Amino acid sequence: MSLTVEAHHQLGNFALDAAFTSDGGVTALFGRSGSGKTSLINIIAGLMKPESGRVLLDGDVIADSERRIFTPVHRRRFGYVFQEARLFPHLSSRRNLAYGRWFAGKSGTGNEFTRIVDLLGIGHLLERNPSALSGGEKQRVAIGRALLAAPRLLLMDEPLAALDEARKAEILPYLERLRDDARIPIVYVSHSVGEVARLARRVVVLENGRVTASGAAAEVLSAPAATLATGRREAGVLLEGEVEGTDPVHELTTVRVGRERLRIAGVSATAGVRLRLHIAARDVMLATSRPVEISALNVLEGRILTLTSEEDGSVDVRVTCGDATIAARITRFSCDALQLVPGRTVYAVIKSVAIDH
Ligand SMILES: Nc1ncnc2c1ncn2[C@@H]1O[C@H](COP(=O)(O)OP(=O)(O)OP(=O)(O)O)[C@@H](O)[C@H]1O
Repeated sequence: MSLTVEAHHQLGNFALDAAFTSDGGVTALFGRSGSGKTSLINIIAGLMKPESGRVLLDGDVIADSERRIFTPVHRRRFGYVFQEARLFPHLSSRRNLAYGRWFAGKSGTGNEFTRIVDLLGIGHLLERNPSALSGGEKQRVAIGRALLAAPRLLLMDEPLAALDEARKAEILPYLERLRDDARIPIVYVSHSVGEVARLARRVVVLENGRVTASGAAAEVLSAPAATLATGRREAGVLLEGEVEGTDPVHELTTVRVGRERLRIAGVSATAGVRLRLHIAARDVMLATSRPVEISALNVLEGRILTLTSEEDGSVDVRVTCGDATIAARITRFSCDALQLVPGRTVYAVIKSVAIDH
């Protein structure tokens, strides 16, 4: 699969001038409110015609302003899932799903229906109308409807934004299955680091209508420059690791990240499963000698790589621990008091419960 998107478009005072490519999996368009994510996804969908630009999918020219090619929305065969489910309120889930299948013509076979219903765990909801579904359930039906139209590409614009944390947690595993089992390329708009960290293979960061970073998720989200898009609160690093095992008594899972091991809470994953861990810089403490008798379970020895002073009196400290880099945000006061300088040995202290996975 290969997707190429180039778009230039003026919207009032806002100029969108963005380009990216994807080779499958989930590509996240990530950025703050107003950065142009929805505009870009609307251009891919064909809901908006850019002043100039191109959309190519697997060599097919879907749109090309120079060649005056513009495939209308309904002929693109792209699925679109919005923030709110937008189901037909007077139709049962089954009939909402059937609508998607009808769109696909003959390709929506009975087998496909069963497979997608199973994938999204919505078998027990089929006879209910949307008014009798929770937000998360509605969204699963909406995703099913989009999938049954046999899309070549799935466009998801903040599909979880309207849901509370519990519903998000309920639906994320289905999105992971969609990514891994259905193998449909997905362009996923979000401004949540947690979602992007969990789902995306590639991340495209948008700021003021322009792409400021793009590449492998771990690389882009861990770069200090991502802070602008993520906001200070969520800035940190994304690490990839493998589950080694779980201590069932304490419900703690050990994850190996390079040569280091981290213990994290609240994961139900079996040994060998690969996990992404997001560690926010604000959740990491630094010590100049190894702390003892401390409740935090992860103490990693490392060396300071860089120190960057931020405008708000804090310092972003990057520490190399084995082959992982951890970011810590501490006050300038602590930085001075501990006499932190590049090359110095420090201990990064990370609470198990603070690690997002
Ligand atoms: N029709 C329009 N006319 C003028 N400006 C517009 C129009 N549509 C969007 N904009 C502006 O374009 C910018 C990008 O909007 P867009 O909806 O693409 O951002 P976004 O990143 O999806 O934001 P959010 O996360 O809040 O949904 C915003 O500043 C918005 O005000």
